Amino acid sequence: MSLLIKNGTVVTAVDQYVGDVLIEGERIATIGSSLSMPVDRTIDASGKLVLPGGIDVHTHLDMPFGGTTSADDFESGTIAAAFGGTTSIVDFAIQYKGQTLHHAWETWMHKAEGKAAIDYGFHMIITDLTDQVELEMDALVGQGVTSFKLFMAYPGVFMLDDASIFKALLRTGKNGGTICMHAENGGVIDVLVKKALAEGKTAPKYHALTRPVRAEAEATHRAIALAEMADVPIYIVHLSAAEALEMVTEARDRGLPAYAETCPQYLFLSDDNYEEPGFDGAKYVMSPPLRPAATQDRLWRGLAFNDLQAISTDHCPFCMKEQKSMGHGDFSKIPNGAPGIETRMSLVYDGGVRTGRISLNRFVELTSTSPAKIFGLFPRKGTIAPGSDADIVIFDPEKTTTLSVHSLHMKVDYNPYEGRQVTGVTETVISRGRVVIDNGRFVGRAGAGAFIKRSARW
Ligand SMILES: NC(=O)NCCC(=O)O
Ligand SMILES: [Zn+2]
Ligand SMILES: [Zn+2]
Repeated sequence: MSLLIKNGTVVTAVDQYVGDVLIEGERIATIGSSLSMPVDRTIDASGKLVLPGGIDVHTHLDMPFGGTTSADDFESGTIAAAFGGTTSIVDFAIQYKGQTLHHAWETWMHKAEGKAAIDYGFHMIITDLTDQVELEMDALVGQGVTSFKLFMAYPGVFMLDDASIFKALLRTGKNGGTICMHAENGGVIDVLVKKALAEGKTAPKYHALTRPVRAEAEATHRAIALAEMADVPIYIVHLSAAEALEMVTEARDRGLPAYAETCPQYLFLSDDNYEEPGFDGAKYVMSPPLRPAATQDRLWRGLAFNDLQAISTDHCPFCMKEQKSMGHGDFSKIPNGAPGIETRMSLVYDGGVRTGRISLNRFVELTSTSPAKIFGLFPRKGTIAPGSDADIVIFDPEKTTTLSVHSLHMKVDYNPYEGRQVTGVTETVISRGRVVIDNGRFVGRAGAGAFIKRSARW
């Protein structure tokens, strides 16, 4: 199969030019101008942006959590991702206490196989770090699972103590893996949650009030300090608070390899959303929680000046009707997470590029190139270059759409951005040379996505 994309504005993290992109099989073959050769299909991209496919390095599909399972599986979730201009995801496999990492990996590979419509990889969540598990970390890195998520929150479920965190960090110094950290002080939060419930404070807004910014900032500082002592890089996931960003900035200013992502929900929503009537605040129960609106500018500045290196979604959808409702009368029982896999590219383009907060190149860098580099996918993915996978998004920068649960494809009964108008819409998506979204219509296949073996840091 050969495909020629003509006359589009090709944008990478460093370039912007009008050109033609020739795809042969699964790869980009040539980039030029006025290319004309016999091909199976030609797409006219005049007036459109031709972007590297989005890479979302933080998703939770088919994940058991909080007494239920996230509402999108690998089929519905990856199809929704493709609609939104994302062509690769890195999801999380969970090692439960007493289990091997290998068992967790096989379980999640099985969840994805035959279902994923775009390419996928896995980070491994470690909840039980034994000597044997440390050996398994090395083996997994060799098999392309080159990053590990650790939790400083959720005591009794996911949380690891500092000694285990430090050991895991040291191990990545030997095997070339990367530690991703959920940085919130779980012990403090647990005390605050119990206290609030004892005082009869049960509404969704208390989820946010019991997870103060300082609990995130302290854990972020501690995570970076542990990584510094282990002499390895660290990646802070879903950073939400300006106070946590200060910790990352301070570390980077000292030359430390501290990296962090934020997510659209922290750029476009705020703790005001918890005041929505009735139980609607539950839509925004996620960890870390939404922060005061003034935080948004600080995060955008962090993105513009490279104190934050990636925008991922932390897509973890739960339906209001059957799932979030488990926390009626007790906010601590509301499953944590929100949908976002489909809306990331349009939201960030509209709220970031069109407002002048970030450049078009920086948009590509934050949503594709930089996550690809940090997580061992570059240059196979994350750019438009000869030899790279033909993961390409044809994006209409002038088209406006209204985000709504009624038109989006995530399998969840609400949308946190309901009614928001965005300009900048994914039109056509190519995943390893195959058109999967054709002018807004899904034409791909569940199961066509492949597991991506990622590279270690060396
Ligand atoms: N973020 C969230 O609330 N849910 C997903 C799990 C996690 O990323 O900690
Ligand atoms: Zn987390
Ligand atoms: Zn997450």
